Formats: sequence, structure tokens, C-alpha cells
Amino acid sequence: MATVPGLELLSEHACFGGVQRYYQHASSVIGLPMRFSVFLPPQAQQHAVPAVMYLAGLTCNEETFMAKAGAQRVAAELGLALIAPDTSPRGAGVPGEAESWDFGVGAGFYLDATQAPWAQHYRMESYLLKEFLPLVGEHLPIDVNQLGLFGHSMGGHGALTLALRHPTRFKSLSAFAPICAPTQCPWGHKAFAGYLGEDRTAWAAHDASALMGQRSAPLLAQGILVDQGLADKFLEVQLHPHLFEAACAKAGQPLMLRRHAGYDHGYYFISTFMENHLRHHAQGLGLAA
Ligand SMILES: N[C@@H](CCC(=O)N[C@@H](CSC=O)C(=O)NCC(=O)O)C(=O)O
Repeated sequence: MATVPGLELLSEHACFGGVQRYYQHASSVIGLPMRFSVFLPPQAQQHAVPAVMYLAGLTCNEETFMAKAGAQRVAAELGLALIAPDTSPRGAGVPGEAESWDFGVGAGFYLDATQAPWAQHYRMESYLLKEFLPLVGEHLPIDVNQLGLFGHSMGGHGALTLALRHPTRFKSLSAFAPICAPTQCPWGHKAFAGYLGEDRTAWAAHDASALMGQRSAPLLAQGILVDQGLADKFLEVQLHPHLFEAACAKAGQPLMLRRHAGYDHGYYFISTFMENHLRHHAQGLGLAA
């Protein structure tokens, strides 16, 4: 196996002419070891390639997307790298951090906590933007200036909010069944109260619908692709795509919100529409889609 300075290669698997790898590294932002996965297409043997970063949902880790979403075949065809970080710090030792599946371990919500005892380690936004992406760009044949962003559920929230909070960082954006208005749903209330505190004025800065609603111009001329299953058990109470749809309309942001009868919240749904998302990102990143 190839060794890369600063990264511990945990495993490596040949895949569609490219390679699927799992890494661990010491994160100074999180203050703990962090794991991530990367798929390098065959083209990465010749030159640095564009990439899409996928943010997974509640209870997931760095392996979920790579093992379940079926993205590698089309990514190999397009010459697109795939990168997937973990969904939270692990081993922080915060009392109760593993007691519920929708807060704490596996549920970092892709933000920097401001409240004790979470603020010391639960810093996923700074980790991704200031440490993880630079690390990937430095050590792997990936052009991190040519980046797309997508995610699922909590990770869909992460994708939409990080793209809106860092408007020049990502060149294409999509989501599967994202939490579109966390200030207005139980998952968001629980996470934001814990990580950001009870003062709700701080919450809107991490709410995709609120952030989009504040814009007077589109974020991405290409448009944002969102797929949502209509048999999703979380749709009614937790996801609220209609609020993001209204915010995009107000901001003049093109949105391809596709509602699919019969599809639920899981990876059978995600894998069904994965190719559409990868081609959307390839197009946004200037690859032949
Ligand atoms: N344990 C929960 C279900 C948890 C769940 O459905 N997680 C989703 C993401 S939900 C929003 O972020 C997921 O992606 N799970 C991984 C999978 O392989 O499906 C329950 O009891 O309902």
C-alpha cells in the first residue's frame, strides 16, 4: 500500500479501475483522530482530478456512502474523486455523547459547537473547511479548487448550509432528502440547543432555508439538485423541502427539487438517483457529463 505523510492508510481496495481507500489522521481542529474515505478514479493516476465531497447522515460514518451509495462506477467514468468524512468526532468523552442517535456521536451537524461541553471537540465545520480539505489537496491527487458538495439528510443540511456559508468554496451542490429548515424541526431543535445554546438568534446561521432566504442573488447559476422520496418517514416532521423551495424562489436560485413517489429515506433511494447527482456535479465542475 502507498504511504502518504500525515495520513495513516487503513485499507485500500481496487475499484472500477481506480482505488477505494480509508484513512485516519490526527486532527488538530477536532483534537482527536478522524477517519475519512476517498475514491480515486483511474484518471487520478495521471493528474489531479476534481472531487465531490459527500456528507452522510445521522448514525453514519466515513464508510456508509462508499459501501452503500453505488457511486464509484460513474465517478470512475467521469474522472471524479469522491471524498467522505466522518459525521462527528469519536472518543471525545463528552458525558452522554453516545446515548442518542440524533445528537452527539454520529450527529455532528457539520457546525462548530459553541456550548460546553461540546465546543472543545465538536467543530465539524472548521474541521472540514480549514483542515480536512487542505489535507486532502496536499496529499492526494485531488484538485480541491474544483470541488462539488452533496449529502444526505443531516448531511444534506450540511451540504446546503456549508455551501451557503462559504459561497465561493464549492462549484456544484446537491442533496438527498436534506434537513432543509433545522430551526423548524425536532432534529434541528435538539442539535442546535445542545451545540449552539438556547438563544435561537444563533440558529438561523445554520439553517439552509433561512440562509437562502437572506440572499438577493443566486448562489449557483447551475442550480441546486435535490431529490426527495415521498415515502420518506422523516419527510413531514423533519425535512421541510417546501421551505427551501420557497427560499430559493425568493432568492432567484434555480432549484431542481424532484419529488419521487414510493421512495423512502434510505440508501436504495440514494443509489437510485446517484448517477444523476454525479453527472450534475461533473457538469458544474466542467467535466464531460
Ligand atoms: N436509527 C434511526 C434511523 C437512522 C437513520 O435513518 N439514519 C439515516 C440518516 S437520517 C438523517 O440524517 C441513514 O443514513 N442511515 C444509514 C443507513 O444505512 O440507512 C431510527 O431508529 O429511525
